Amino acid sequence: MADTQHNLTVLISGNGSNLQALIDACASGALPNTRITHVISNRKAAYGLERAAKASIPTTYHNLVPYKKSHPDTDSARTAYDTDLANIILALSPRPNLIVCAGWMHIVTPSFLTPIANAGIKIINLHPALPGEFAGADAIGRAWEAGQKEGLKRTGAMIHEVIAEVDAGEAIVTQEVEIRKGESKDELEERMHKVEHGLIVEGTRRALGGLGR
Ligand SMILES: Nc1nc2c(c(=O)[nH]1)N[C@@H](CNc1ccc(C(=O)N[C@@H](CCC(=O)O)C(=O)O)cc1)CN2
Ligand SMILES: O=CNCC(=O)N[C@@H]1O[C@H](COP(=O)(O)O)[C@@H](O)[C@H]1O
Repeated sequence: MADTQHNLTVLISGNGSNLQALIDACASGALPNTRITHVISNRKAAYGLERAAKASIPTTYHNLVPYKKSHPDTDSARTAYDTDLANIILALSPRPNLIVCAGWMHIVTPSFLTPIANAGIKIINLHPALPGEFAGADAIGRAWEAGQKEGLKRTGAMIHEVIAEVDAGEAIVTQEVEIRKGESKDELEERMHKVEHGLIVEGTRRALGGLGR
């Protein structure tokens, strides 16, 4: 059977080390028949935009500020922003089979989720905590705190489906990460990132539903 080509759109907000892991996995064949066809950032200064450019991947900068300026309230600004984000992705040719949130620090609403779901495109997210734990921003920092103050022994990371409720979608793959007594937050963060870089490739592989043979 002819191998089907998998097209990814990756959403980022920052450094893009997880984007880089995906770029490298596509290049090395770890993700066969898979390419990142577009990268979208909501932060202009995101280094991940440079990583994409270096890999000749088209990028789009899509920021919420102009919407806040041209709308009477935050809700209508976010609705318009999310609607346009969906339209940007749906206008891509080829369209993605999968959208990967890799450090995408914007909570998407049904204005984005519904048109994307209707187009049959799945969305996954990398969350640096285990299912049901530390949902939201700064999960690593909160886990480190719990390790130092409450003796939490482990945290972890997961790739999960993106639904309206934040970081509550079904887990696709998880990996535990031990918390070492007395370690600095940076040390935990470093170990977490290494786990993430493997998990984001494995989670993408599984979300693509077993790659073209
Ligand atoms: N629907 C929905 N949207 C999502 C996720 C989800 O599973 N569901 N997973 C996301 C990653 N997780 C988060 C969780 C919380 C925040 C967060 O708290 N953001 C603040 C602002 C943060 C910032 O702008 O720096 C906000 O109000 O948007 C951002 C990403 C991406 N967006
Ligand atoms: O899901 C919850 N919030 C999202 C979140 O906190 N994502 C985290 O942002 C980092 C991105 O790193 P980069 O890939 O830019 O180097 C990475 O640690 C992700 O786990």
